[in-house]
Amino acid sequence: MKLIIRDDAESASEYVAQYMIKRINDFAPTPERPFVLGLPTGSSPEKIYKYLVEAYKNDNISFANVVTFNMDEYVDLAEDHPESYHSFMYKHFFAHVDVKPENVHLLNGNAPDLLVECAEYERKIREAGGIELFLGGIGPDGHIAFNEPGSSLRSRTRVAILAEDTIRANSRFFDNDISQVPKQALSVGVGTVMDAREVVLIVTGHNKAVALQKVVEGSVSQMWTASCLQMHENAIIACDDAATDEMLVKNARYFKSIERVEVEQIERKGRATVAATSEDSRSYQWRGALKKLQVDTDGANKKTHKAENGELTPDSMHGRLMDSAIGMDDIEKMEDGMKLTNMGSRVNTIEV
Ligand SMILES: N[C@@H]1[C@@H](O)[C@H](O)[C@@H](COP(=O)(O)O)O[C@@H]1O
Repeated sequence: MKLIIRDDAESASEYVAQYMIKRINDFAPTPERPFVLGLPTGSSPEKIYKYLVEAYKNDNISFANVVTFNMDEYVDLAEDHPESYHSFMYKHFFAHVDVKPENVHLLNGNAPDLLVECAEYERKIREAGGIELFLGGIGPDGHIAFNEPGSSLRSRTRVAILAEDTIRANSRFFDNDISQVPKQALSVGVGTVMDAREVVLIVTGHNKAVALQKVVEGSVSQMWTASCLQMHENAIIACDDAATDEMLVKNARYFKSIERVEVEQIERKGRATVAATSEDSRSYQWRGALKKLQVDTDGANKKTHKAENGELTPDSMHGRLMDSAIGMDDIEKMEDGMKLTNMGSRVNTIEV
C-alpha cells in the first residue's frame, strides 16, 4: 500500500479529491461503462466531498456517469433522520452534483428483511461490474465501514453490531448521548471492500494515530480490520501528520521518501518531454507534468507494474529503486536510510 502523508487534514483531503477526479476523468465514464464508486460517511471525508463539489461547480468533473455504492447505514434509524447516512450523503454530496438518483445506492437499514437487503446489495455491486474505487475512512478502533474488531476479513455485506468504542465515538453526532446511537448497522464486508479494484482511505487526526499505526505497521488482523489493505494490490492511505503520531518516525519518513522519489521521476520525465517538444506544445506538456506531480494515478492505471504500486515488500522496494532509472548520483543524494544498501533494516521493521 501507499501511504501519502500531508501536513494537515485539508491537504490530505485535497490530495484524495484530486486523485479521484483524475481517476474518474481518465476513466472517461459513459452510460454503458460507468465509473463505479464506493463512498463513506463520517467527518473525515467531509472535506473531500467539499472539494469534489467545488470541482463539479468549476466544470472539472461530472458525476453523470458515476454509479455510487455507500459503505453502510444504521439499522432502524429513519432515512430522514439528520444523522442517517442517507441524510449525510445528500447534504454533503449528492444534492450538489449531477449524479443521477437511479445511480445512487445506499443500504436500507429499515428494510423488512435485512438479510435480503444485504444480499441484494452485493448482487447490485456485481451487476454494476464491481467497484472501481472504494473511498473509505477508519474508526479509532481501525474499523473499515462498520467492520468492527473481530469481523471476518472475508466478510460480505451484512448486519453489523457496533463496538462500544464506535458507539462512544459516534455519540458526538447524537447530542453526546450514547443511548441515542443505533447499535446495529448494515455494512459492506471487508471482502466487499477488498474486491474493489482500488481502495483509498482518508485518515486524519491524532485520535486515529493508534489505528493507523496498527493498520500500516502491524500484522494483518481481524482486530484492526482496515489492516486488510496490506493485502490489496491497489491501496492508498492518505493521512495527515497528526495521524502518524504513533508510527515509527523512520517508517513515516520512508513513505514520504517513496513519494518524493516518484515525484522526482515524474519531474524528470516531464523535463525530458519538454526538451523534446516544440515551443507550442511546451506549456501543455508542463501542465500535464505538474498535474501529475500533485496527484499521480499511474499506480492505479498501470496494473501490470506492481513494483510501482506502493506495495510494501522487500522485492517491490528493490524493484522500485532498480526500475526507476535512478542514477548513482541520485542514490548518493538520498538520506542514508533510503539507500538501497540500507533498506534491509527498514523493511524488517514492517510486518508483512
Ligand atoms: N461507519 C463509519 C466509518 O465508515 C467511518 O470511517 C468512521 C470514522 O468516522 P470519522 O471520519 O467521523 O472519524 O465512522 C463510522 O463508524
